[in-house]
Amino acid sequence: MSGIILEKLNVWFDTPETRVDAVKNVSLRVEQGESVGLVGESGSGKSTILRALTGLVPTWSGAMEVAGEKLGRQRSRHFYKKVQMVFQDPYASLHPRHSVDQVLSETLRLHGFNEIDRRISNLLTDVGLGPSFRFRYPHQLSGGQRQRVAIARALAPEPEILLLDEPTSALDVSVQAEILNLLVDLRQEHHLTYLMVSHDLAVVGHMCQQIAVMQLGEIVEIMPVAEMRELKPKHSYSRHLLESSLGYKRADD
Ligand SMILES: Nc1ncnc2c1ncn2[C@@H]1O[C@H](COP(=O)(O)OP(=O)(O)OP(=O)(O)O)[C@@H](O)[C@H]1O
Repeated sequence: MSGIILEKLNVWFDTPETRVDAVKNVSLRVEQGESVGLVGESGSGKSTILRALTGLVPTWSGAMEVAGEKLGRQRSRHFYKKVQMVFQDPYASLHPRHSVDQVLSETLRLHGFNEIDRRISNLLTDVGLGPSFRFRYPHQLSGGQRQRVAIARALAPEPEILLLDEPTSALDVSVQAEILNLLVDLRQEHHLTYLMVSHDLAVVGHMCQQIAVMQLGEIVEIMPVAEMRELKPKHSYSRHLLESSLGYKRADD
């Protein structure tokens, strides 16, 4: 299995005052080629799971396996090629003084690729920008275009897995759907596996096959998106999330 397996994952933060148990006993499988959405209210532990996967949190227990590799304290070079992350805010994730060319060529060189020109041109085409954007700087791009560059950078190492942390929530509503559609197309074309954090059930419904609902650090329900669409969540908190997103309460509840 070369997707993602989490077994009884606990993540905690020791602060001077107290210990915060951010993720509690979470088990989750994302099969290769599948797209799973993690939803839940602010502070429920969604981003902490992505950060634990990428090795950004030292204090965890349980087991994590990604792209066929059991994860320890350190992440291997292989891991950073196979697993890439797309962040919420393309303004913060691109260096303001690095052109699109620099961003992509540095990533490609770091991962040992040659034929840099051809690869940059293909990456820009893949994300719907085209070669004319190659020598632009972030301030010469719209928010949606910047996020396309960030996605091109994530695709550059030819990863198997993308970890997506609210990839459209910083964008204008008008461009959110374009970026979501791009991510849907790229998953098919590049046979990618997605684990995506989102506040927005509509976004997860569009992008994902499975949805994992988090509350206070725990996964309280994992269901196929089709069940969510048919308003069939079993856990009361999942129903609450769904009802708030739909803006109504079912008469038979
Ligand atoms: N570095 C840290 N030190 C201490 N506590 C932390 C740290 N990072 C996160 N937390 C706490 O861990 C819990 C989970 O946070 P996390 O960011 O994973 O939630 P989230 O579900 O992604 O929220 P949001 O949707 O607002 O991003 C929160 O209580 C948060 O305050």
